[in-house]
Amino acid sequence: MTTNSSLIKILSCMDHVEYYVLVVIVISSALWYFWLYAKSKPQSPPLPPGPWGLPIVGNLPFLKPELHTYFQGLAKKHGPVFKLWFGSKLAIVVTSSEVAREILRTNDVIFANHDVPAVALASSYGGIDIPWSPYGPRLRMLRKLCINRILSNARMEKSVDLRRGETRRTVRYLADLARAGSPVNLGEQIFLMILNVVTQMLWGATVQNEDRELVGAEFSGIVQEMNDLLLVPNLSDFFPVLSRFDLQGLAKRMGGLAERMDRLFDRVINQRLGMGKGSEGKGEDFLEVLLKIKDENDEKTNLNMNDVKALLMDMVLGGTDTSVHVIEFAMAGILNNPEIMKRAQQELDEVVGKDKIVEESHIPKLPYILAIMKETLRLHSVAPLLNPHRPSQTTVVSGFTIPKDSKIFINVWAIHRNPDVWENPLEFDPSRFLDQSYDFNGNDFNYIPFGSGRRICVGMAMGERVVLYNIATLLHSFDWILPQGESLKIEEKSGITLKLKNPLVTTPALRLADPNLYL
Ligand code: HEM
Repeated sequence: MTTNSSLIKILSCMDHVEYYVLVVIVISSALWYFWLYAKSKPQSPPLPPGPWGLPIVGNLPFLKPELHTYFQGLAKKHGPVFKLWFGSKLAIVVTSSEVAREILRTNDVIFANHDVPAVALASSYGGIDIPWSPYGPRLRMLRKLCINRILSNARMEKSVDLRRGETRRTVRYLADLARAGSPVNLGEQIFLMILNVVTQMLWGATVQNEDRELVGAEFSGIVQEMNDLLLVPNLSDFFPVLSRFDLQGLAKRMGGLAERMDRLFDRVINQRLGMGKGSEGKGEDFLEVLLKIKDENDEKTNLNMNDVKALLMDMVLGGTDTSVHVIEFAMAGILNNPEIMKRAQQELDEVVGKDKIVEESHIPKLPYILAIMKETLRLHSVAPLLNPHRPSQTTVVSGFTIPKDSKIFINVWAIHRNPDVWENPLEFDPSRFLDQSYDFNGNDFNYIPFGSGRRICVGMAMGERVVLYNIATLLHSFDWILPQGESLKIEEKSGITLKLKNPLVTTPALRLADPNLYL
């Protein structure tokens, strides 16, 4: 007799009551077994807490444009790690230096990818540049190349003349305004100056005179449009399954701009290739260095022409807005505090003198100007949420589960204003950095304006040099005066980087007696 037929026989002998009892026992045993199994399995920690959202769109309808201040408010209610749903995308916001350390140091490799916006792929030759490349050997090679060979201090020394020329051009223009007693929109002048400094370094020894103005104007127009597009909220980012449809046409528009930029790069590169060896003596621009590296055919570096163009794009997008806004915030802070202007000018007069102009070689001897830059980056972190990171695997941080591929915002802006760490955190007081040994290297997580770890800014050395040299020059050559009876209200506005909300209008006055120092 088979087992089946015996079972049927037993069942058929039972009356209905016995049958139901048996069914209940079997189901209860199964449930009991599953409960024991689930209990024996290690429980994964919960997701971080966070505000309630709506079905499908999550917290999107409640977001405010100034994300860093909005997040700071939410952190007061939900703690130093909380979650939000941007459509189907999970965002995790971190507002404490301890948790930032867990992410950027303890779990650095896991969090070393960036969360790539859909339009960024269209503007970066498919994401082959530094900010959007995934972490791995290729990214390490590109970063090493930039830090050691393109943006290193040694390389910076070779392009001092290219930078000085642009800064002096701005000084001449401001001196004319000073003689006429005319106010100036300082932010606009700083933007033009830094854009010219950066493009000079990119291809200043290649593109000359009138062509330089034309290339510069076209270039800055395209960069501006690209930055604007990056700011448009994009359904493709909130619902990645929809990204292939590009419902708002943003990736297509970005693709069009990238093509225009590509043609501009081709034009400049062809000029460089046509110059041959006779071009020596005009300083060494980045383009020249990159083309040399490409032609080395070293299998470790192995760059093609698109890599060269993507790196040029990184320099201008990473290097312009950041430096401009630091200088502008610094000048605004100084204008509001005449004591700070006086102390900085005293340092400059002692180190440089009133009969010479500031040179980059003076920078290491100007600790107070460095303190002004550090304090500006503390109070107005121009990248207030860093570039959002993305974990490559699910990880537990601070007792919470942080799922793979979530979007991680580190609220550096709020960390830099933590009253438990910074005395009078809302006050602009550079002297706090004379007594404390904070640097930009990302080792103290209470102060990380350039980020930390494997994705720390590659342009730190250049940013520091450009910002310090230009603040020093503006303060050494001129006194800065606000219109009679006016004081500045320093408010911030989010964009690709954090910037000053209202134009910084001020009148320069000549400080140096020798007119030759304004040539
Ligand atoms: C004062 C000026 C600057 C500040 C405050 C600044 C700040 C930052 C920050 C916060 C990041 C993101 C770090 C992260 O993702 O965790 C970053 C990344 C980056 N910066 Fe800067 N930066 C400055 C100047 C520059 C300059 C001058 C360049 C180039 C010429 C540059 C190129 C880059 C690049 C390529 C990245 C991407 C690095 C990567 O993803 O691996 N930056 N910067």
